[in-house]
Amino acid sequence: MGEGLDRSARTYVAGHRGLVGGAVFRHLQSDGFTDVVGRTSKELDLRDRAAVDAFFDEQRPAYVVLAAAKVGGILANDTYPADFLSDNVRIQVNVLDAAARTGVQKVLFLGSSCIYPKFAPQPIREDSLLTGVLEPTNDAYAIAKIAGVLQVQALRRQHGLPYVSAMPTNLYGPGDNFDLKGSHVLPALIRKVHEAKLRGDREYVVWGTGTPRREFLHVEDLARATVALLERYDDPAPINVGVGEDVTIRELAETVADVVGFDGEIVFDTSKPDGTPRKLLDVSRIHALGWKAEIALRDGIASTYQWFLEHHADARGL
Ligand SMILES: NC(=O)C1=CN([C@@H]2O[C@H](COP(=O)(O)OP(=O)(O)OC[C@H]3O[C@@H](n4cnc5c(N)ncnc54)[C@H](OP(=O)(O)O)[C@@H]3O)[C@@H](O)[C@H]2O)C=CC1
Ligand SMILES: C[C@H]1O[C@H](OP(=O)(O)OP(=O)(O)OC[C@H]2O[C@@H](n3cnc4c(=O)[nH]c(N)nc43)[C@H](O)[C@@H]2O)[C@@H](O)[C@@H](O)C1=O
Repeated sequence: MGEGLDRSARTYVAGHRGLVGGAVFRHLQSDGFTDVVGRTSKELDLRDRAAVDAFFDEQRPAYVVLAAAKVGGILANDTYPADFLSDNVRIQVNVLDAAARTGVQKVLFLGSSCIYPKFAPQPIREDSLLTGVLEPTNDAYAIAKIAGVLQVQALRRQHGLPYVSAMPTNLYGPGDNFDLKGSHVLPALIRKVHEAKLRGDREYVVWGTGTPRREFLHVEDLARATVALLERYDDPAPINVGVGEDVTIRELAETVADVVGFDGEIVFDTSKPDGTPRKLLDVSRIHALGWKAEIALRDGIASTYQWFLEHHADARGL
C-alpha cells in the first residue's frame, strides 16, 4: 500500500504522541517514510494560529495527517462541551489553512463516527451526514468535526486541493488514555477490571445500561488505513473506517473480564449516560479500496491489557 506516495517527502503527523498519531507515526516509519515529523502540544500549540503558520513556513511538509484534537469519552465530552468545540475548531482551521497556504499536497483529516445523526440507519453510510439530530452528550465535539469535514470539502471546491476526511469508529490500543474520568469505555473497563481483581472485589461497575452497541477498531488497523487513504482516496465525502461488526457494552465488559481473569459480577450504574444507542459504520467504501480491519477484538483487548501492565507502573501493585 502507499506505492504512489513519495516516502522521502516530509510527512507531519499532528498529535504524534496520542493514541492515533502514535500508531500512525510508527506505521509510517515502518512503511518506509524517512522524514516523519511531529511536535508535542507544548512545543507547538495548534490553537495558536501564528505558531502554526510559522511551523508550516519553516517545515513545509508535503503530507499531513491531522490526528491532533481534544479527545475524550462520553463523560468528558458531556462535561466540557465548550472546550471540545473551541479547541477542535481552532486546531482544524489553523492546520488546514496553513496547509493550503503553504502548498501541502495531501491532508488526511480525522473526524469521528459521532458526526452522524443519533438515529442514523444502521450500518451508517457516509451520506447520512447532516440528515438528523446529533447525540447530545457529544454534539459540541461533533459540530467541530463536521466543520472540519466541511472545511476539507470547501478547500477542494475553492482551491482544487485533494484533501480528504476519514471517520473512524471507536478506537483503542497501545497508548490509550486510561484515566477513568476522561477515557473511552474500552481502556476504562481494562483498568476497572484489573483494579477490581487486584483488590479482590466481587463486582465491577460499568456505566449506563450495558445495552448500547459500539464498534471497536484497533489503532494499528487504523494506521494502515491512513496510508491507504493518503494513497488512494480522493473524494469530497468523508470515508468510514471501521470493522463492520459491533458488540453491546455488556458483551465488551464480559470479554474484558475474561481476558483479565476476573470472575466477579458486572454491576450497571444507570445514573451514567448511555449515549448513542448504536453507531455501526458501513465500511463498504473503504473495503472497495482494498483495506479491511485485521485485529480481532479479543486479541486486541489482550495486547492492550499487556501494554497497560507494562506502561502503567502502578498497575501491578495497587
Ligand atoms: N480515540 C477514539 O476512540 C477516536 C479518535 N478519533 C480521532 O482521532 C484523532 C486522535 O485521537 P486520539 O489519538 O484518540 O486522541 P489522544 O488524546 O490520544 O491524542 C490527541 C493528541 O492531540 C494532541 N493535541 C491536543 N490538543 C493539542 C493542541 N492544542 N496543540 C497540539 N496538539 C494537541 C495531543 O498532543 P500532546 O500529547 O503533545 O499533548 C495528543 O497527543 C482525533 O481527531 C479524534 O477525533 C476518532 C474516532 C475515535
Ligand atoms: C469515540 C467516541 O467516544 C465518545 O462516545 P461514546 O462512544 O459514547 O464513548 P465512550 O467510549 O466513553 O462510551 C461508550 C459507552 O460505554 C459506556 N461505558 C460503560 N462504562 C464506561 C466507563 O467506565 N467509561 C466510559 N467512558 N464509558 C463507559 C458509556 O456509558 C457508553 O454507553 C464520544 O466522546 C464521541 O465524541 C466519540 O467520538
